[in-house]
This record gives sequence, structure tokens and C-alpha cells, in this order.
Amino acid sequence: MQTKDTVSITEVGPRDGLQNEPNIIALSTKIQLLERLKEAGCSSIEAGAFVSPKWTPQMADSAQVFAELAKQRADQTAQSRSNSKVTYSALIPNIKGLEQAMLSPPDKIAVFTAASETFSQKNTNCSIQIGNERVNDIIKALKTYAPNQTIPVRGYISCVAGCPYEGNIAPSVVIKQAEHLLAAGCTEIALGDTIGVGTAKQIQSLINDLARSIPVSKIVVHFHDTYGQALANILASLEVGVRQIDTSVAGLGGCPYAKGATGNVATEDVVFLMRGMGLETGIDIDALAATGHWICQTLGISNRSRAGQALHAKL
Ligand SMILES: CC(C)(COP(=O)([O-])OP(=O)([O-])OC[C@H]1O[C@@H](n2cnc3c(N)ncnc32)[C@H](O)[C@@H]1OP(=O)([O-])[O-])[C@@H](O)C(=O)NCCC(=O)NCCSC(=O)C[C@@](C)(O)CC(=O)[O-]
Repeated sequence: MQTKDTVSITEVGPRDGLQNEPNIIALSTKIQLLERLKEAGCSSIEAGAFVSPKWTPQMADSAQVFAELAKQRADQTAQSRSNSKVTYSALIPNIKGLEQAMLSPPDKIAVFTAASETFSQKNTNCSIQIGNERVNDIIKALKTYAPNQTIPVRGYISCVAGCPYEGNIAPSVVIKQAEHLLAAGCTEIALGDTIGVGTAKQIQSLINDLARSIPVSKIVVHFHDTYGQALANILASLEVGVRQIDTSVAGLGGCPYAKGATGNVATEDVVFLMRGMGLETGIDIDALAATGHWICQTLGISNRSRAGQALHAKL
């Protein structure tokens, strides 16, 4: 449960970030990244996706990732388990994905939909309506897999501030979609500005509109930084009560179905901002910056975090 001075960050680099890398990434690199993020204090991490390997080959080894996480947890003593409790979540598109995920159950699952018909087709090969039916099926099936345990379900909505194919998206479509996801049993709604076109006033207005039917405590902001607006949009979201933010270490990522889209806002930049505002994230920014530098070196890519670069230059 968050207090007034706390912000909850979900690190999505291992999923949203790595899914876009052009080269296949070794399982050991993924495991090491997860370990380093945990050591840096990240307490909520989206660790993989049980999507079709034909569609997103970088996530094809997610079953191994979650098996390794389960093994690590089993090897820990009860004491160290409670000291280092991290919520690992997985993206699930359909029943087949859920079946595979439940072999080493994630702590949380994330279903994903869109506020744009065209994006829904490009990303999941189905309409918004069919996507919603899949969400209903997944949540219903989840109860049979884990009858004695409540596994929280995040519901993503892509393209909340604009679509690469359809342009403007009406807030009413986002609201309707969020209401559907909540009614289906989602415990939180992640607003994806997939192509980073949202601006502060627009985002604030969307959240205020949404907050009429959804408690703001259930809203997560998931901003890509393509147009350099993500930090401003996070600040605007905080002003209207949002306390859950998605970020990606070193700004890893992009979107395979949105040309030119960059990664999520960098975790280092957000932690730097939160620290300055006196909002606690539980993340050690130096350890995080070292992790951002390490993963970029390992993958041979540039670090998109401004704070991460500055902190690393001082080392
Ligand atoms: C939804 C599907 C699966 C439909 O894909 P489809 O091709 O329509 O699936 P299908 O049901 O027709 O089945 C075709 C084949 O795929 C297999 N299949 C079917 N499902 C699975 C599965 N789960 N895992 C493994 N295999 C699967 C299935 O078994 C069958 O195999 P075959 O008989 O041909 O050998 C596909 O479109 C898909 O995987 N899409 C996901 C693409 C993706 O990873 N996108 C990125 C994540 S979303 C995102 O990044 C946005 C977000 C969340 O970050 C928010 C934001 O920023 O906006």
C-alpha cells in the first residue's frame, strides 16, 4: 500500500525494452538484468511475455525466465524471501499464453488491448471486441489455475493519446476500454502512450475524465518518450493523483508496430525526478545507472537515459 510520499515504479525494460531489440538476447543476460534490477531496489518488474514467438521472437524464452525466477525463489530462505520481495509480472495475450505462464506462475499478469482498432489488429491480430473477449477468457481461466490465490491482473490500453495508424484517439474510447477492463476483473489500468505523442494538458484531462469512473489509485501511466514529453506527462499525472509509473532502464525499447517509436521513459530519469520531489521509489539510483550502462554495453546500444549518462560520467 502506498503512502502519500511514495511512488510505485514498475520496471518494464526486461519486457517492453528487450522485445524490440533486433538481435536475440542470451537468457543469461536477461537473468542478469533481472538480478541487477532487483539489487538496485526495483520491487515490481515486468519480466517477460507469453506471446507468439513468431510475432515477438525476443520473448520466446519467457518460460525459461520465469522458471529461473521460481527456482531462485525456492532456493532462498524464508527470511531473505520476505526481505527481497519483488513482484514479477508477465504479459499474456490469450489462453495459450496463460497456460504456458502458469507452469511457473508470475506474481501478476498483464493483459493488453488498445484504444485503436487498427493498432489492435496490427499488435494482436484481432479487433478490440475480440481482444476484450480474450481478456474475459484469461481472467476467468486464471481463477481455475489459482483458486486459492489472487493473482492481480493489469490491463493495458495502447494508443491512449494517439495511434500510429489512426491519429487522434477520442478519450471516450479510452474510458470505455478502461471500464471494460475493470469490469472484467483487472486490478489496475495501464495507460499506454505507445508513440509518445501525448502532452501534459491532454494527459491530465484524460486522467481527470477517467477518474470519474475509475479510482485514480488504479491508474498506471506507461509513457514512451518518442517526442520527449514523458517526464512532463508524468509530472502532470502526479498532479492529478497518479502514483504508479512504468519506466524502462536506460530507456530501452520501442514499438514494433509504431515506426520511429522510442522506448519507455528511462527509469533513471524518473527516479532522479522523484528524488528531487521528495517522493520515495525505493530504488538506488547509482546502482540503477550502473545497470543501465551495463545493459547498453552488453547489447551494443546507446543509453537513452539523460540522468543515467550523467551519473555514469561521474563514476
Ligand atoms: C495474440 C497473438 C498470439 C495472435 O496471433 P495469431 O497468429 O492470430 O494466433 P493464432 O491463435 O491464429 O495461432 C497461430 C499460431 O500461433 C500460436 N500461438 C498463439 N498464441 C500463442 C502464444 N500466446 N504463445 C505461443 N504461441 C501462440 C498457435 O498455437 C498457432 O501455432 P501453429 O498452430 O501455427 O503452430 C499474436 O498476435 C501475438 O503474440 N501478439 C503479441 C505481439 C506483441 O508481443 N506485441 C508487443 C507487446 S504489446 C506492447 O508492447 C504494448 C504495451 C503493452 O507495452 C503498451 C504500450 O506501450 O502501448
